[in-house]
Amino acid sequence: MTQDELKQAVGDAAAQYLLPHLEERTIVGVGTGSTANCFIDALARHKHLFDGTVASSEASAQRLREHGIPVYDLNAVDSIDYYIDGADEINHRLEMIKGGGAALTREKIVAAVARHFICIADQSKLVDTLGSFPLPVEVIPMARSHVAREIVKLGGDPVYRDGVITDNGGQILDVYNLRIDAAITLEKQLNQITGVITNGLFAMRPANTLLLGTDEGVKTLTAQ
Ligand SMILES: O=C(CO)[C@H](O)[C@H](O)COP(=O)(O)O
Repeated sequence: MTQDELKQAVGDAAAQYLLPHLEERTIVGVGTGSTANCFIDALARHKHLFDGTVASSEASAQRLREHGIPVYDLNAVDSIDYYIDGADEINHRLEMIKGGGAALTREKIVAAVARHFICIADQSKLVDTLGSFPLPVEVIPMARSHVAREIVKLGGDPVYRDGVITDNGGQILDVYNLRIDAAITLEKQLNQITGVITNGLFAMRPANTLLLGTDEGVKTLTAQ
């Protein structure tokens, strides 16, 4: 199967996974990226079964609205049972690197509210050790150079993602060559640098379930 077919398969599987849990008042958290888009398209077939969604980006909100699915402000919502989103890398503890699509901060916020985080990914995203994919760090624009210097002190090689402005008005540094053997410690260290909005390590809040698209079908994995 192609990578696109695997993404569609996990998008469809996530919608099927949610079906028994969708009720009149259910709010679904929806992530960002090409895999999340496949999920949005699959979820649209069941839009009459639930109340609406909270989206982790303007792009996903627009796609949801084009399907006629309501999108709520997170502040108007009491709770979210399920958050469905992709990842750039995920390990066997279901810790992730996210933010390839620059939506990491809102993704982390929606994930923090959600009771269950279901990651949807094709088999290329599952790794033994996080860090081949450069770690995105969202920064306040005026602090970009300061944050970059501090990241160099931590051993990383930050590269400015030129031209990208996030939905929050932030900028992105993609950090290469970081050793990510203590992911929670690194996630906290990066967030403590003044000027960092957040970073794309999801170790303090890993996924609860991984729906992994493989050539043998969609596998359901939990943290090991
Ligand atoms: O973190 C993200 C966006 O900020 C995405 O989940 C991640 O980049 C994966 O994207 P795709 O499904 O297109 O491979």
